[in-house]
Amino acid sequence: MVKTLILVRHGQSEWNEKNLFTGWVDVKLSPKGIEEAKNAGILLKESGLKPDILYTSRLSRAIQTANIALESADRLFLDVKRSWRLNERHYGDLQGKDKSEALNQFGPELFKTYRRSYDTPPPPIADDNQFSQFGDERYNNIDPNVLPKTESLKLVIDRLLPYWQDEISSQLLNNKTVLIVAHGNSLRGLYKHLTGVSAEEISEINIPTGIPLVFELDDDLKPIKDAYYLDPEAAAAGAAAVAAQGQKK
Ligand SMILES: O=C(O)[C@@H](CO)OP(=O)(O)O
Repeated sequence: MVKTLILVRHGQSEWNEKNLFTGWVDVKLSPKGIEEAKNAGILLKESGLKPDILYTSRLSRAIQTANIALESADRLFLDVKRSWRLNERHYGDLQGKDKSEALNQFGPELFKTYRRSYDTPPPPIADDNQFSQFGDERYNNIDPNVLPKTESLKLVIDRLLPYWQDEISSQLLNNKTVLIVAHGNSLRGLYKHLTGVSAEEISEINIPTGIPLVFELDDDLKPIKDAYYLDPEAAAAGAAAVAAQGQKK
């Protein structure tokens, strides 16, 4: 039996709108992001896909998106599980920095390396940086030694996979339709794991906000065909806009 996995990147956040590196900083959705989240739910409903269980990160923008989308899809009753392992990539010392200023400061090559290389993390964030998550109560029950202070995409995949394997996979193997509402880079990490694309290929893949991406998986949780967006045209435009971030102004 085909297993269905639906990935949704949260709607536009206040910091996406301001063109700031966000990572683990807990910003809210912008008004446009709220509309995108509603639209994600409408797309889901129109597609006839019926998620049985919801997973989100611990960050408000993903939780808000999931709540709004499930309301417009008329599926607020779902069971929900949340994990820091689905959080956005920790952006280290770049958190809170303007992407255009960073592009000017680092130059295009290092800027892209920090944003999209597979295994080069930005410099770590200091505990006393105003955008550090040091002491954030939402991570109180997690061993401080495993909480990141910066991450590459590879490190994101390393912390995401235990949750995928121990928790999410078993729902899919029980033929539950799974909805994950998370972040651009945590979803890129999962995409790389599921599709097996190379480190080079994943650096060119950007996930747009608020458009459901559907995987159909076999019994080994391998895709039986290419994943597809429920609104492909909007997804292509959204992905191009993400790729171009930093170049604006
Ligand atoms: O700032 C961030 O946390 C991410 C996602 O918004 O940005 P980028 O697309 O540059 O990895």
